[in-house]
Amino acid sequence: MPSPAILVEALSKRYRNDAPPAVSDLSFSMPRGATWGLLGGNGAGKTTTIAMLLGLLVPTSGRVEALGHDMARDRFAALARMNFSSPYLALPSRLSVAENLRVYAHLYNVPRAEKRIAELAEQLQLTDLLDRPSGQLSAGQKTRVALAKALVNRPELLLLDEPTASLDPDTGDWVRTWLERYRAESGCSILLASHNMAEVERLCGHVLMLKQGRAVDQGSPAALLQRYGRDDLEDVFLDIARGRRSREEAAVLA
Ligand SMILES: Nc1ncnc2c1ncn2[C@@H]1O[C@H](COP(=O)(O)OP(=O)(O)OP(=O)(O)O)[C@@H](O)[C@H]1O
Repeated sequence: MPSPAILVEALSKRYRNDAPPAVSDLSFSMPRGATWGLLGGNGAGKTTTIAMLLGLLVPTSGRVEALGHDMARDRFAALARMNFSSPYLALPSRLSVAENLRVYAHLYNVPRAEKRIAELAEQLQLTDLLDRPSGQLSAGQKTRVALAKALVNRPELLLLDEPTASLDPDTGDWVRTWLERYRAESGCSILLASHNMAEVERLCGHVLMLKQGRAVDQGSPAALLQRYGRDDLEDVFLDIARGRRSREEAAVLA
């Protein structure tokens, strides 16, 4: 059995001693080839979790393994095989799209970088934008560039923080369709944080619900719908966010 794509054990992060932890005692094991959704309201701890998975933030306690590498000891071996996109990552605005992608290709030591960039540009409809300064792109165009950056090293594990935030429905759908195809072709594992329930229902086989830094429920979208007696994942999200019980819990307490 290969090691999981992500293994998280009792992970916690406390930014300040006088505030509650941003992430608290989080444990999960995401298998290779899976797509999981990280859901939770604003401030639930999704970005903090992703930053710890990438080794950008040092956990207060607990441990993370990515693709079998312990992030505390063997971070660079893991990072070479993974990548991410985040709305918080702004590419240098005066560099052209091609220049930005070349910087990342160089950082990841991508062989035949120009060929890889041309290939991604074609797949993500960026060819006409390669010479444009990155700062002059629309939100939809920036998202496609961010995806090209995230895929430049052909990652086996992809972490996506709100990959379709601020996109119009048509562009959002295009990105989701593209991600589905990429996943099928590459077999890569994906963890995505999103506020878009339809997106999570469509892309994710398993959902981890975070609330105040803790995993409060998890399961496939279908299992969660059934557990909360709902037709729509958005209602499940609201039930959890507002502290309503699942049908099973309610039955036990009745
Ligand atoms: N650098 C920081 N210093 C102190 N507190 C922080 C820092 N970054 C995040 N926090 C706090 O940690 C908690 C979790 O924040 P985080 O950004 O991980 O949540 P999130 O689920 O990604 O939220 P959103 O959906 O709004 O992006 C919040 O209470 C936030 O205020």
